[in-house]
Amino acid sequence: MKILTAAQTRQADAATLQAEGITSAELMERAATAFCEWLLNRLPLPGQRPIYIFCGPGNNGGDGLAVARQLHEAGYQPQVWGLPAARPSADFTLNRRRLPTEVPYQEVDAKKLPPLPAHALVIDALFGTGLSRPLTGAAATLVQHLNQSGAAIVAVDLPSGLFADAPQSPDSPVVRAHHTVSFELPKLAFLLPQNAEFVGEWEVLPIHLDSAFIHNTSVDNYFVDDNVIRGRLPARSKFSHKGTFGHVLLLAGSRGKIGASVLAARACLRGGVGLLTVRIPAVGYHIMQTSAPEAMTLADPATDFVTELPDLKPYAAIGIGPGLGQEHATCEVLRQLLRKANVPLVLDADALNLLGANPGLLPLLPRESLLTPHPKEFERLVGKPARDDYHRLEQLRTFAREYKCYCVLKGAYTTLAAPDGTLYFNSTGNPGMATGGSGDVLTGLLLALRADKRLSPLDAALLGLYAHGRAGDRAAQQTGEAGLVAGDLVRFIGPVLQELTATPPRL
Ligand SMILES: NC(=O)C1=CN([C@@H]2O[C@H](COP(=O)(O)OP(=O)(O)OC[C@H]3O[C@@H](n4cnc5c(N)ncnc54)[C@H](O)[C@@H]3O)[C@@H](O)[C@H]2O)[C@@H](O)CC1
Ligand SMILES: Nc1ncnc2c1ncn2[C@@H]1O[C@H](COP(=O)(O)OP(=O)(O)O)[C@@H](O)[C@H]1O
Ligand SMILES: [K+]
Repeated sequence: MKILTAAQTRQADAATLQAEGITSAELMERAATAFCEWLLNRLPLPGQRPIYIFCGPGNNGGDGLAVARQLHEAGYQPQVWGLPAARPSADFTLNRRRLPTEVPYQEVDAKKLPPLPAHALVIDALFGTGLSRPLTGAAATLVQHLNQSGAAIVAVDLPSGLFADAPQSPDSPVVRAHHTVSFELPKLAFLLPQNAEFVGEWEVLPIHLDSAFIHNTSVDNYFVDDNVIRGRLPARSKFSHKGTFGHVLLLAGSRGKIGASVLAARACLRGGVGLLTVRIPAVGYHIMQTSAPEAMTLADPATDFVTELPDLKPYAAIGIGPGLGQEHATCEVLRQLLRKANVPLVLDADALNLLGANPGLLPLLPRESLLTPHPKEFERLVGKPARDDYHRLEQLRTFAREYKCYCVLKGAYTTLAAPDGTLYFNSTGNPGMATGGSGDVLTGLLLALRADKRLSPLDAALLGLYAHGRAGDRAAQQTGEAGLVAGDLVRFIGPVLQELTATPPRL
């Protein structure tokens, strides 16, 4: 799914009006109908919960007025409050006229704001994508009042005060919505940790914006959902053999962190690799042979950490990092690997920390390497903290462009940057995955997929991230989020990959 900017959303509206020959009021009605349908599925019967709708002067306010009319038609008694404005939008004015006289409408007086009982439902239709500056004056006072009320807040399109795709200054007031119900495509603002307290749970409802316009509009950011991924993994041909899926090498583990290499190895095996060889320090030999007997174990001459790079000839892809440690000798192994490797590389954890500590190694990164830092590792990699989440995304884009690599920023909505700077936001996963070792599982899975020659580097990365999160979602259904441990993810990799595999066309 494409993520449009606020400006592109306006263009999509205009293109839809033109393509369908409808008025902007008709499109607004469509949005309001979709919103009401969503809301009516969740509301108690009329009369049980007071509904307050707060409308701004633009089309977001117009949506709010149309919602008020439709709720009234459905038997509810909403009360509507409008922000005083010199020049309301045409569709606001039209919907103001259409509001039945039985629906009370009052102008907001910042000195006498309506008391809001905590059991009320507040619909925030003050500002949407047309927000042009931080809220001040009556709008700011009203937003603070809404936030302090304790009432449940549902925002139309965007929580008022939040920009769709740019940071706002930390002290500018923004509605803290419990739900944000938006239209057609997700907004960048929904995907960033710094906005979570404003956006709450979010939902995107289809309003059938012009698909040709969306198709032809180029964007910097994509949201990766099931529709994007399903069928990307080709089915296995009947005559495939273990060579078809590649022999990979995993360099991982150090004393006390052999578990990381085991988790990555198991995930790699479940990710469908043909053959796996693991290079671990000698201390891990028995552990690995026992816990992942399907993997071949190549013990390092050193007991506690990896000190020698094995011959790279046999391997179709190489992963390095989980539990590796940051010893000097291990850093030299990484340096040699970067120099010699001519197959896809996956770098994680301590391999990234070593890159961060030795920035001279960065120019050695082979093209199309796949790096999987979490935000702290990413900060070490780029050497400076981000001002905010938007800035971090720009750092990610720049990094991927500069080193012609695929770089994954892990977290909720894990973000993949491609070498051309395009960002892909993953939609699966849950907070239960914030547990030691889930990243090691991701590395193993990505390594298996990078070795599969049938997949492009982009498809391998997108598929791996999506499947990893989905395995986490499936695991959490059984264990609960708190009870989830990284090993649980491994069990679901197989079933999830099966679900995402392309099915042959029916006769
Ligand atoms: N494709 C879509 O997503 C659709 C969007 N519609 C709605 O239209 C909205 C966008 O409407 P508009 O472009 O009219 O924009 P808004 O309604 O978000 O706000 C624009 C109005 O607010 C004023 N304003 C902006 N920032 C302000 C500030 N800080 N303080 C005070 N006033 C401020 C502007 O001068 C203008 O009057 C969307 O958010 C959505 O709710 C729907 O009606 C139709 C379809
Ligand atoms: N709140 C969350 N929602 C979705 N996924 C998450 C969340 N927290 C963590 N994850 C996922 O779990 C993994 C954690 O990786 P990482 O931080 O490297 O852990 P570790 O180093 O312990 O293996 C990442 O893939 C990340 O995207
Ligand atoms: K709003």
